[in-house]
Amino acid sequence: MQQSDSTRSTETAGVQSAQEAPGGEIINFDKVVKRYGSNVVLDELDFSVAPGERVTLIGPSGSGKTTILRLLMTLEPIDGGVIWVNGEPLSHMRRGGRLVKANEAHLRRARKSIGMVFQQFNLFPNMSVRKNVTEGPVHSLGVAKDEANRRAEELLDMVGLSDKIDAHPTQLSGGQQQRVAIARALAMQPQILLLDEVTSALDPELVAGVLDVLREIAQSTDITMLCVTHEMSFARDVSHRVLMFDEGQVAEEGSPERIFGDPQEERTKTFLKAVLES
Ligand SMILES: Nc1ncnc2c1ncn2[C@@H]1O[C@H](COP(=O)(O)OP(=O)(O)OP(=O)(O)O)[C@@H](O)[C@H]1O
Repeated sequence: MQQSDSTRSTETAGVQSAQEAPGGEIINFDKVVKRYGSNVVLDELDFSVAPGERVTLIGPSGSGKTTILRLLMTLEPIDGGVIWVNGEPLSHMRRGGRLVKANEAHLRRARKSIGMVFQQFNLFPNMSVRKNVTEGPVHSLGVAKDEANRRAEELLDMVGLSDKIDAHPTQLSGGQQQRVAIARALAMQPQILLLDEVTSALDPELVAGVLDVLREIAQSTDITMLCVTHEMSFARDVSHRVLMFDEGQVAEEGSPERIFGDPQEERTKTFLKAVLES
């Protein structure tokens, strides 16, 4: 494994001492532990994602899928191990009841490189669709207003909402709001897009439109995607790899064809059967 500059700075991150950064991976979970009280949600979890790879996380309710995305967004501290993003250690960590903060520069870079779309669209209700999409680039990335506007128009065209650019979120359906949320995440030009059950709050007739937009993004960009979904046909269409989680660890992983067509683990079979029957 190659030694990178970021390895030398792990000491200052306060998270982990002398440890090699993983090479060639955009995301790496290295023996990550996450607990809520006595509930061990992630149990020395190891997995990594290559640049441009699209990975779907499946598994029973409570197996820790959303927690993984929340940790990548640095919304929570971890209790052990290291999360690496682009070769830099990311996470805040609890150690002996003390919160050891990760290096601020690493966090800023990681936050810039990661976009997330949530189950609930979380749009700014008082801003127009256009403003929702331009706000982040203008204020966080320092993009000129004209350029941010041009890009917003392009992205809203891509998600099929050019005609709603001056509407407010309350005037949109849930599916339309979710498509704005996708455009907003992409406007920040992330390298990594995290998708957390983005269709589960939608009426069934609105699901296909959102999934079609995501299929298009998967086909037309090389963005790295980490996706939690119960939409198995979508997972089959867009993923390079499927990870089946159970009890805080990867129970099984493989290509969508293999996991859905020929699962090996009993718990994967049970989970897929339950999903198909629901
Ligand atoms: N803020 C929190 N405080 C306490 N426990 C939490 C918190 N967030 C999550 N948990 C617990 O962590 C475990 C994993 O939750 P998580 O939401 O990551 O699971 P999941 O696999 O995404 O489930 P689902 O498919 O139902 O969304 C669950 O037992 C949950 O109750």
